[in-house]
Amino acid sequence: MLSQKSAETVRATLPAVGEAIGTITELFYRKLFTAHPELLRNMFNRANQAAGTQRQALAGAIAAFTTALVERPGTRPDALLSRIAHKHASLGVSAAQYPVVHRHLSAAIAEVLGDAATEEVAAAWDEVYWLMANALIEIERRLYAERGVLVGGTWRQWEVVERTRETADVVTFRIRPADGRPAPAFKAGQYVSVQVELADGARQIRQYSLTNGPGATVHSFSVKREDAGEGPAGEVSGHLHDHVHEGDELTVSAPYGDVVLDTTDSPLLLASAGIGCTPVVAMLEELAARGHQAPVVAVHADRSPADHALRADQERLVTKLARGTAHTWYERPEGDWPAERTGRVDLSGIEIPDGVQAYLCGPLPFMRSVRTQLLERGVHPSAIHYEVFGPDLWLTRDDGEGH
Ligand SMILES: NC(=O)C1=CN([C@@H]2O[C@H](COP(=O)(O)OP(=O)(O)OC[C@H]3O[C@@H](n4cnc5c(N)ncnc54)[C@H](O)[C@@H]3O)[C@@H](O)[C@H]2O)C=CC1
Repeated sequence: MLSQKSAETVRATLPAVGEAIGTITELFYRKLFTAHPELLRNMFNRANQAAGTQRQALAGAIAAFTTALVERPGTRPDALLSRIAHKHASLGVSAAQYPVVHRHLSAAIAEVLGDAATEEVAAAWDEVYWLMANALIEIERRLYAERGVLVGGTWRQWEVVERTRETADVVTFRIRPADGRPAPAFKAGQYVSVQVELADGARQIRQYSLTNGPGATVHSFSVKREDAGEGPAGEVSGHLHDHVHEGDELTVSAPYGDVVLDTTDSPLLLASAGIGCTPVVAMLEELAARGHQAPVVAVHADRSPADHALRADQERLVTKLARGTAHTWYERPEGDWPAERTGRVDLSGIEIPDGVQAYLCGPLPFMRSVRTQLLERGVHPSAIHYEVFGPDLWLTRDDGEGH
């Protein structure tokens, strides 16, 4: 809980900090990586740093957390932090790293605010930082404990037992623990971090959703190659495609992620686009395995049938469900594909069951479009869950829509 005195100061300075938050986060990362270059090489996603998206995501998270704090000073907005804590846990973030971040973040705030950063203002924002940091430390400690992960024990070696080409751009890796111990349990929708050593010696980390069923002893994940386009080529996806084969070892974290199915038998809508199909395939596996009885509407959008990874798995699993239906849209279909399923997702002709819980995974504009359509159809915002691969830009100030 934020103290009365600090709440007033934070409320008074929030507009100024909010206005300058982009500059503050940019300066913060510059200071952090000057002092600790190893963090940029081996923990942070350097492509997201170069693109500025990590900075935007941090700014969005700080703004959302602080706004929630001053609007409801009596409660700590933990729900906002769960997604970040899961990502941190998959990266092996430790409690000892929070004072380091604090040092550089408060220096950045002081430098950007200049004379406005009085002792009182600095103390109030310190309080905000430690409320946020301690909440994250607490959730991360619980996540590590639940998985039996000791400090420094985030990474395990896994062996690639099979590599399958799904489409021209997507490859699936099936992996099992190299030490022969069991694969950790996970919930459908969760991801693992994969750490690889690149040609320049940097150890970069990316997250991939697991696609296998919950009880499997071998885990699977699918990787879409990201060629250079608007942004640079994906360093880790390219490395996995070019250099990792059957029999090789991979360094992989325990599974994390807070976008998971609840255990009730509610009606579901699972909407995916492109490589966003991966967590949905795991969810369909779980629903089929547990004999889910309520309706499940599986919606998928892709560029073309040839680009549609894991299509056979999606189709097979939907037919296993008691009341599963599948609806697919292609922007560039083949053969006599129906006109009403050509282009992007249009839910107007789809029956949405009462009491539906919706899970969205795909490019951000896709998720925004589906969310808007669901809200128009009367689905409550609290029943719409989404998974973001990469920095969560849904919370950024430019969003205009919020979560
Ligand atoms: N949940 C997440 O955060 C995910 C993020 N991504 C990100 O998106 C990028 C592209 O993923 P790809 O598989 O290459 O997807 P893609 O670019 O092939 O798009 C897949 C489909 O998404 C739909 N879509 C795209 N833009 C849309 C829009 N403005 N409105 C409505 N529908 C739209 C279209 O039907 C399209 O065929 C990836 O590089 C990844 O970074 C991808 C999957 C999941």
